[in-house]
Amino acid sequence: MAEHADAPEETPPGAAGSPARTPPEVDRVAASRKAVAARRARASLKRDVSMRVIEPQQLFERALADPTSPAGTMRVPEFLTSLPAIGEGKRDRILEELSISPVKRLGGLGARQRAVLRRFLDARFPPQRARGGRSRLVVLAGPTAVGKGTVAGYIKEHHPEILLSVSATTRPARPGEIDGEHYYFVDDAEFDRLIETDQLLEHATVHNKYRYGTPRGPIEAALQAGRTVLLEIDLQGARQVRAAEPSATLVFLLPPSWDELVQRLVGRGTEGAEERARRLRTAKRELAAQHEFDFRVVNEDVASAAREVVESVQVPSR
Ligand SMILES: Nc1nc2c(ncn2[C@@H]2O[C@H](COP(=O)(O)OP(=O)(O)O)[C@@H](O)[C@H]2O)c(=O)[nH]1
Ligand SMILES: Nc1ncnc2c1ncn2[C@@H]1O[C@H](COP(=O)(O)OP(=O)(O)O)[C@@H](O)[C@H]1O
Repeated sequence: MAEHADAPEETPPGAAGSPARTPPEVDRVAASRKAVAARRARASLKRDVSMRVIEPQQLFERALADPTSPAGTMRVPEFLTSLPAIGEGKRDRILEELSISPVKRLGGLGARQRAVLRRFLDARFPPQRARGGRSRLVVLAGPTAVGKGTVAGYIKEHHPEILLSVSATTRPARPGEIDGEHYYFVDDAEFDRLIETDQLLEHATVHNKYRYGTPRGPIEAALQAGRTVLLEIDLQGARQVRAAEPSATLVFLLPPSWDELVQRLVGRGTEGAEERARRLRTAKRELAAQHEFDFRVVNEDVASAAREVVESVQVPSR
């Protein structure tokens, strides 16, 4: 093929004057690989938006910052159908309302179209606001394997002034886990007693299996002494804490991408395929609840995520 590249008879009709050259085979292979990679990157970004790992506005800003990026080369209709609760019918109505042609790519929108799309996104997906009057009781929640335990462990090591609450659980101890340090390992009867005597601030059955609960005493004592208290608990627990202590600061930990979350779950190697699939279904539901939280922290890098969690109590409400 390559030897014909310059042959004039290969010039397609209509390519007036431009000596259309068929690119050498290697270039075409490279180009098609690049196109496949770009499609994959766009698919992965769309997954992030539909799973709510990133906000639609974030994808849009990335597109504007770099029109040649996966976000920038995404067509507007593709973007719209990746948004939560927008199907093809709604997509077409929105395009018409915003007067944006379906062939447009996000990175190629004109100033007016950018402005109307941004207004549409802000109205439909209002940016999150931290509530005022929040206390030093910090709840850290987030989907399975996002790194809650890792970030909480980092905070425990680097911030001895912060109390990391130790939960009670009916789950058996894993090798290396110490009673009273990682959890208070109790049986069902003891867990019932803790509930009946009102010793738990919240409690829940997690992953349909074992019961977990937050002992109330140590938290109240630490808060009274002016310390920050960190609870690393699941979504049901976070909701109960908010109901019991509305001033609690709620932080939702996010993965950098959905693909990375799956990688972390697989990489941790503590669950089989069936359990992993079940946890990922739960993760999708949990991600959909992130607007109930005051802050979203992306766990890209453990130290930075830990810093953001620690600083959340100091952030004034907006
Ligand atoms: N509601 C509630 N959830 C908890 C509590 N302690 C731990 N959890 C959650 O229970 C889940 C399972 O924890 P664990 O048994 O350590 O397993 P792993 O985190 O999946 O390795 C995690 O999502 C924790 O956030 C608690 O006191 N209350
Ligand atoms: N920022 C990070 N970057 C890369 N891997 C991480 C990060 N944070 C945690 N991990 C890894 O991800 C896996 C899940 O973390 P873990 O703390 O057990 O999650 P969770 O407590 O939310 O279920 C672990 O293998 C952990 O080492």
